[in-house]
This record gives sequence, C-alpha cells and structure tokens, in this order.
Amino acid sequence: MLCMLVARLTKEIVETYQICNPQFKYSEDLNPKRFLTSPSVGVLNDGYDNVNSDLILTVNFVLIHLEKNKRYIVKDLLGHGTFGQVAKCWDSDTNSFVAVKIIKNQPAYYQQALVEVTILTTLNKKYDPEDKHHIVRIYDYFVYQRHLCICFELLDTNLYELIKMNHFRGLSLGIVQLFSKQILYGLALLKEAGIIHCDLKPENILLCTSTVKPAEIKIIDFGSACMENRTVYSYIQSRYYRSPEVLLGCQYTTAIDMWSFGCIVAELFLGLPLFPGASEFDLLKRMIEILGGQPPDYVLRDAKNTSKFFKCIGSLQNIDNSESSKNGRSVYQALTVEEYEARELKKPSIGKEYFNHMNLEAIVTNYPYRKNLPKEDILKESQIRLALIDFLKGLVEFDPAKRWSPFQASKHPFVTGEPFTHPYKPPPETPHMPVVQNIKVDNHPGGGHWFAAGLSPNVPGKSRASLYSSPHFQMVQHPPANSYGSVGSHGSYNDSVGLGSSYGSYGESSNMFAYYSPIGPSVMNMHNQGSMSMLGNSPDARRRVKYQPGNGLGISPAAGNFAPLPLGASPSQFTPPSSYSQVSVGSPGHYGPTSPARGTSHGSPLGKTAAASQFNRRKNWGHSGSPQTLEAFSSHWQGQYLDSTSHTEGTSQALGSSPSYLQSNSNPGNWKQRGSGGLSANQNISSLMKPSASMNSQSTELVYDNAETGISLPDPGDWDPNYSDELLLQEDGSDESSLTTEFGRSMNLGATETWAGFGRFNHVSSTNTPPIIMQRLNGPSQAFTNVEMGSLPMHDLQATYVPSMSKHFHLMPHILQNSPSRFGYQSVQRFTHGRPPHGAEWNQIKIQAPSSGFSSVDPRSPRNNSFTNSMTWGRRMNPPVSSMPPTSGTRKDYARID
Ligand SMILES: Nc1ncnc2c1ncn2[C@@H]1O[C@H](COP(=O)(O)OP(=O)(O)OP(=O)(O)O)[C@@H](O)[C@H]1O
Repeated sequence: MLCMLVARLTKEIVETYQICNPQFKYSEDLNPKRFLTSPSVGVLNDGYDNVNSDLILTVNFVLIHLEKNKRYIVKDLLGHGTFGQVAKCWDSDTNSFVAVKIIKNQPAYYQQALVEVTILTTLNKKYDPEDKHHIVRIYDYFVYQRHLCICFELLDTNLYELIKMNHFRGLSLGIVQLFSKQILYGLALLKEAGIIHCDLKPENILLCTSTVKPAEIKIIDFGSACMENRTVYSYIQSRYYRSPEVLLGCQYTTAIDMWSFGCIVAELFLGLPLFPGASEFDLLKRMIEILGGQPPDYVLRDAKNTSKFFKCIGSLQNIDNSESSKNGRSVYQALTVEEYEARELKKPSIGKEYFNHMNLEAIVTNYPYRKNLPKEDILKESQIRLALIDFLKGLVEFDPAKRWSPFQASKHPFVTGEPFTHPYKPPPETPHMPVVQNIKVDNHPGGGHWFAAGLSPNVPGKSRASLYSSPHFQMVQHPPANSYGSVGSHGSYNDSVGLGSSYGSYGESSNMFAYYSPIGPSVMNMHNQGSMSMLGNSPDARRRVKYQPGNGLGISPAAGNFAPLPLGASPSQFTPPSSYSQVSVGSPGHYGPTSPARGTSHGSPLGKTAAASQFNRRKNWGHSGSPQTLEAFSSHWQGQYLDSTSHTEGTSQALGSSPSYLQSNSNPGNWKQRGSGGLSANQNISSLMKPSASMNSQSTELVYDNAETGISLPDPGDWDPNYSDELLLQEDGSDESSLTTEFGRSMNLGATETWAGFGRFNHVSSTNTPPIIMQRLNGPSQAFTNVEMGSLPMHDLQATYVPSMSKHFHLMPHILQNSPSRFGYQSVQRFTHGRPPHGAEWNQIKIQAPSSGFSSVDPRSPRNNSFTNSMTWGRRMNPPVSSMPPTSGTRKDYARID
C-alpha cells in the first residue's frame, strides 16, 4: 500500500496530477531550468549567450552536431577556462559520457580553438592512432549556436587536484615515477611531431576515468601549443612552470616543456611547486637559489630580457657561446631586489619561502619521510631520492641545449627503476635531419628566407651552435617547392628501435595540419572583403610576438623583407565599437609608429578580463567534479603500499598493465621497461600518497596524519587577480608584422583572402563592455582574413593540397598569433593552503601559522576575498578527505600565465 502511494507520488506523479485535475498538462519546457553557466542571463546571440559570450548551459541542454545529427546532452559542468566551458555530456549514440568544450562565441576564441582541434587531431590520428601516448583524444567538433564545440574523451581529476586532495603533500615516489613515465611518453610524441605544448602544468594533466584506464594520465589543453619551428610568442607558459629561456625572452624549443615537466615532477614529490615565483623576478631568483646556477652567458647575451634581471660585470667579448660560463665565472650577475627596483622603478613581488633548504638536493633529501617507515625502507627511499635529484637536475637545467630530451629522460634510472649508482649520462639524442642540406627556401613575396639560413625564425644567430647540438633542436624539414610543409623526417628515438621515419608532409590527406574549419565563413557570417593586412589591427598580438634579438636571420624584419601579410585577429579586434568598419592596412610592416596601436594599447584587455573571470571563478565556483574520483581511482590500486623496495619491483607490472607500455617498444625510444621498479598495478592510490600515516591497502579513503598537515603552502597573498602587463608593454624594437606574417605563411595555411566583420559573433557592446575593454574601442577595427591564418605559397598548395580541404582554407587557425590563450592568461597564481604546523617530521618545511580564515593574508589584498569563501578553494585545516568537496574540473586555481 505504502509502495503504491510512493509510486503514485513519484513515478506516476503526472498521472496523479491529471487524476486530480484533468486540465493538467505536463510540459517539460515548463520545468525550472538548472543553470550551469554563470551568469545565466542571456544578453548576446539572441539570448543564447551571457555577457561573457558563453553559451548559457542548463542541465539537459542539448548540443547538436547538425551535420551528423548527433546530440550531446549536457549533464554537468566540468570546468571553465579562458576559452569557455567544459561540460560533461551524454552521447546517446555511444551511450557514454564525453567532455565537450564549448568555446566562447567570439572569433578570436573560435580561431584559437581551431588550433587545439587541429593539433590534437593531428597528434591523435597521425602520431598516436592507438592512443598510447597519454594525450587526450578528440572525438568530434562542430558549431552549435555559433559556438565551436570540441568533444573530448571524458577524463577525471587533474594532478593539481590530486595533490590538493592529498593536502598538498607529495605523492609517493612510485606514483611520481609512474606519472613521470607517462608524461614523458606524451612529451616524446610532441617532440616527434615538433609540437610544443607551451602550458604544461599539473592542472593540464588529468587522470583517466577509473573505469577506463585506472592510474593513467593524459595531457590536455593544446590551445596554446605551437609548432617548434614556428615559435612566435614570447609570452607563454604558466609562471611556476615557465622555463628560463621563455622568461628571458629567448628562442625556445620543446625543451621548455621539459623544464615544465621537471617542475611538475618535483611538485608531485613535494606537494608544492618548486618555483612558486610571485613575479618573474622572484621566479628567476628562486631558480638561481634552488639550482645554484644561472642561465649560461651565451643565452644571457642574446636574450631580450637579460637587462631586466642581470647586470654585466665583465666583458661581453669573453663570451664564447656556451663555453663562456664554464668555469662558473659569468659576466652576468643577477640583480638584487634593490637593484631591480632601481632599474625597473618598481618593487618586484617576492613570494614566501616554503622550504628551509634552499637547494634542490637538500629540499628533496630532507623532505619528510612517511611516518613509521622502517629504517631499511628509509634507506631504500633515500637512494631513490638521490635518483630523483639527479633526474630533476637534468630537467630543470638552465641551459636548454643541455636539458634532457624526453627520450634521454626516459632512460634515467629514476624512470626505468634501475639502481641509481652514479650521475646519469644521457645517451646522445640522434641528430635529426642534417640541418642545412634539408632546408629549402620558403618563397614568399617579401623575399625573407629564414630557412635559407638554416634557422628557425627566432633563433638568435649567436646561439645557433648550441641550439643545434641540443637534444631538443629539430630542424623541421622545410617543404620542397612542390609540397607545403613537411613535418620533418627525423628519427630522434633510435634507441633500440628508432622511428627514423618520415611523417610525411602536411599536405597528406591524413594530416590535419592542413588546417580546416568545421564551418565556413558563411556560418559565421564573415564576409569576404578582399585582401587586407591584419597586422596593423592587432596591437595586442604584436606585443606578444616573439622578439628577435640579434640578427640571426640575417634579415631585419623591420626592413620589410617579409610579405605584407596579416598578423591575424587580435582578440582586441573583437572588443569592437558597436559598429565595425574596416581599416585598411595593406602594406608591409605597417605595424609601425604610426599605428594607433603602438604605444597606446597597454596589455591585453582580454587578458585582464580573463584574469578577472579567473579570479571570480576561483572565488565562486564550487567543485563540481566527481566526488568519487579518488576512491574510484583508488579502487584500482588495491594492494599494499609499497615502500621503496617494492617500487623497484612493481613498476613494470604497473606499466605492464598499461597497453601503452606493453605495446610501445617500437615506439619512440623503445620504452620497454628496463628494470623492475615502481608500483604494483593493484596498488591502492591512496597508499601512494607519500606522507599518509595510515596506508590501508583496502581503504579507498585517504587517511592523514595530523602531524603532517602543518606544512606551509604557497601563500594566497601571492595571487594577484590583476593582470600584469609587465611583458606586454615592452617595445620590441622590431616589427613583428613580417615575422608573424611569415609564421603564418610558413605554416602554409590559408589563402590571401579577407573576411571581415563580426557576423553573428558576439560583440561586446558598449553597454556591457568592461572598462578595460572599452579602452580598445577606438582602436583599429576588426577584420579577419584568410591571410591571418597564413598565406600559402599557392604553387605549393596546388601541388599537394587535398582538394577536400580547400573549402576550409579560409578558417585555418593560423590566427594563433592572436590567441586568446595568449591574451587571456590570467595572473592567477597558485592558491595556497596554510595548514597548522604540526609534527617534527615537517620541520624541514617552514611552518606557517594556522591559517583558519587566512588571517595572515593581507586584508588589503584582493585575494583576501577569495579566501573567505573557503570551500571553493579547498580545505585548509586538514579535514578528512571524505568531506572534501569534489574537485575535478574546477582546477583553475593558480599559476596561470601572469
Ligand atoms: N577531457 C576532459 N575531461 C574532463 N574534464 C576536462 C576535460 N578537458 C577539460 N576539462 C576540464 O575543464 C577545464 C578547462 O579545460 P581547458 O584547460 O581545456 O580549458 P581552457 O579554456 O583551454 O583553459 P585555460 O584557461 O587553461 O586555457 C580543465 O581544467 C578541466 O578541469
């Protein structure tokens, strides 16, 4: 009887209502909507979009891929980034959940998101068809309601969240080893493809869903990635993970990802970022202190930003490429805080110190051991720690030419599990193509022949020698005249089984580097307005284009040698006056002193607004991810916690459980397990979290030791929601127009054709434009062109271009020069959680006062607000893990590009 009543009042409630009132009619449309997007007021795009140009999502909102007639039903929000929202969606065709990134309805975001589509598609299909390299899979993309939607495999918690769930205590060495290996595997693939991720950090590495691939991770977020031989931006990488060469404004290669990787490995072990610089000055200072060195003189000599951080105390003539600072005597000396202040007329932000020991060895060596670890296990772990120190040294190596490549790092005993007996000497990286012989001149109207000189556009001349000898340098085979853009034929991994094979050219039909767009201009209502240079219209972009120190190219971009091609659409173009008009900037190098942009636009409005939104996101968002993440993950790791001994016995099993490792011996570097080591595949993830006091092999709950919760964490005071224009305000002294144009051209993308206007892209109208955007209203009008995605040498194109792609040429995402990711990097730094000091075990770590309510935070700090809403930021006072709010998908807490 009761059952029937319950059924009537639940399952059959509609019928019950109809019995009570025959007039009653149920309509799903009348149900209250559960909004996932905030703000949820539709003010743009016929009410579909909010003021931020985000599609307003509700639970059960249906995203439709019209061409395929495929429906994705929105169920939850997984995260939010610069580009838009990521929703967990139900794919009824496959009966599975997927993650759909719904890009903001603005052209710059759209264009940049196409870069991610293109790069990922290429990586997936061409380089990793069997999904062995720990790179997220892209399934689909389409435009719905004028939003580009990118469908990915659904992943779980990111590594930052994992560390956070472990109360910012490091993970066990076994898991650090396991994850290191997997990340290296991804990085090896990127290197092979000549792609630099440019934003590698813990929150861009996600665990696979527990049911699919437990204990596997994948690298996400290729929205900032670029081709190694087409590095254009100088403003990349999130600060904590930023490499010295990027910080100094040098040419860079895939080695910058290896630096970030080293920072990540250290953080996985320590639970805290290794270099939590509150500013670039602070970052460099920490690097110098912790690593006990500084960038080599040949790097400093050619770097754009050297004078910002160093003074010259010797003769520059003594610098003989990489040999100069060999004897430890450098002609450069790092500025003190006072000297920096005197030079820059502002105090550098300096963050707190979190480690008592200020060098890498001591920090790792003295990191607290797991409580109650038997002496012999401590001894064993101490040996592995020595291997870790040696491993890290090869990764966070100042000299990019000496920094290990993924292949070299993969052979390190820390990764292979072999006993560590002496400092590791990496095997030589197989040289790629002989550089000069394989270089073909890239013909273009402007006549600049970067590659004729055997140079990547950004290689300062004097650094060439060492760059070539670097394991990271890979000269991409330049396309012969009748092809357009070979990705290169390099076999960098020739350990037992070298790849050694060519990957063909971009022109292959299978190769998605022939950028294409899921939609045509008509869809976006962009109108062909004829050829037009975009360069002058892109004030922001020029500030981010890589500076060209020296004259390594033998060509001065300012000399107008390059083609009069556009730079691309700056996001600033998409914060336009309410009615747009075209500005014709048609000649080479017109981004000059006469440009309204020069000297008048300070920084990126998009960056600033993004920073603000990031701030709000951190402040307001709860954790919407799966609460079972860790438990689910853990459930696949049943077994005893393995001490350091078992580490060396279990790795091969753990990895063996991964098809990647089983099947990858013929892959780059022959990643076959060399020794035993690491983890049991059945190991409980909770037990892997290093400082856990109680390692219950069966428990899926982490048990923490109160004594270990007193660790001081990076201070929330470090975080600054105000975007720093520090880097963006620099006058380069060169005209990057040509440079960027050339970048575009050399990608062999797009034809010289202009599309202008906004169509139905959202404008940010004057009524809802934040003041920071308003400052751009008098700037150049928006117009975006095919050329902004690069100009294709047409003879090359015709020779090899796949006809089916030609219709999409106009939307080739070459516009990445003006990437919103570049513009939108926020000044969000890593949030810090103070915990009460506790326990002698942590005495190597500086203790911060218990921070309930973060009383130690400067009340004037804007950050302070964010910490009053403590739940959003995670817990600070050591509550049990079971009460942790679910965290996946909301990790946007810190360490963005400042
Ligand atoms: N495949 C996925 N599965 C689960 N969650 C995901 C997936 N991809 C992204 N997310 C979540 O969405 C968030 C935003 O994704 P992503 O970093 O790709 O966006 P973005 O706009 O490029 O961010 P950013 O501001 O860092 O550039 C991620 O931090 C993550 O939490």
